[in-house]
Amino acid sequence: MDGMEQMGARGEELSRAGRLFFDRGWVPATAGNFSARLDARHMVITASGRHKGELGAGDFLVVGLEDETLKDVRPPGGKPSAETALHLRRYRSGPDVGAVLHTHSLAATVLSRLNPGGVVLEGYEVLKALPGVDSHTARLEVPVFGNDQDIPRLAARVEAHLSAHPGLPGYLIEGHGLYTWGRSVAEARRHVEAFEFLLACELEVRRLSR
Ligand SMILES: CSCCC(=O)C(=O)COP(=O)(O)O
Ligand SMILES: [Zn+2]
Repeated sequence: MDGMEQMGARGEELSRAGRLFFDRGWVPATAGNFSARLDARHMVITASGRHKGELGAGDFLVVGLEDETLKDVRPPGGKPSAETALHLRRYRSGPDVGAVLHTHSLAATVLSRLNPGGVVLEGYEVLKALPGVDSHTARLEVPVFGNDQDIPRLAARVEAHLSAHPGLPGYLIEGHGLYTWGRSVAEARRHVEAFEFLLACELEVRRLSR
C-alpha cells in the first residue's frame, strides 16, 4: 500500500470508530480526536473541530512524528487536533503504539472529577479485554491528570507517568475524558469499548451504593 492508500485506509477505520463512538454518546458535539500511525515517521490525525460522528476523507491530516510538520492537509488550511501533542508523544514512546483514541463520555468525565487521584477498576470480567490483564481480580489504577490548556505541558506530565508505569493501557484527564491506544485502530477501539464499559459500570455501582 502506498502512502495515500494507507492514509485512506486508516482514515476509513477511524471514521467508522467515530460513528460508533458518537452513537454510544462518547464523543458529543465535536469532542474527541483520533489518530493512527502510517509509518515510522508519520501519523494521520483528525482535523480540529470536526464532528467525530461524521468524519470523511477531508477531515484528516498527516503530521510528522519527529518534526511535527504537516505533510498533507486536506482541505488546505485545516488544522490538526488541538490535542495533537498528546498523540505525538504516545507514538514517540515506541513502535507498538499504532493508534491513539480519545473520547469524552459522561462516565469518564464524572469519574475523573470525583477521583482526581486515580480511578480504581477491579472485580470486572471485562478488565480482561485490556492488555496485560488475565483475571477479573486484577486491580487497574487508571491515572487522572489535571486538565491543562497547555497541551505540550500536559503531554510531558502524562508521558513521565507512563514511562514510570509501563504497561498502563490508558489514562483520564480530569473533567475531560479518556485516552487509550493500541497496536492497530481495531485494538485501540477495543480498548475504548472496554474502558467505557468499565467506567460506566463503576459510575453505576457508586450511584447505587450511596
Ligand atoms: C468540544 S470538546 C473541546 C476540545 C477537546 O477536548 C477535544 O477533544 C476536541 O478537540 P479537537 O481540536 O481535536 O477537535
Ligand atoms: Zn478532548
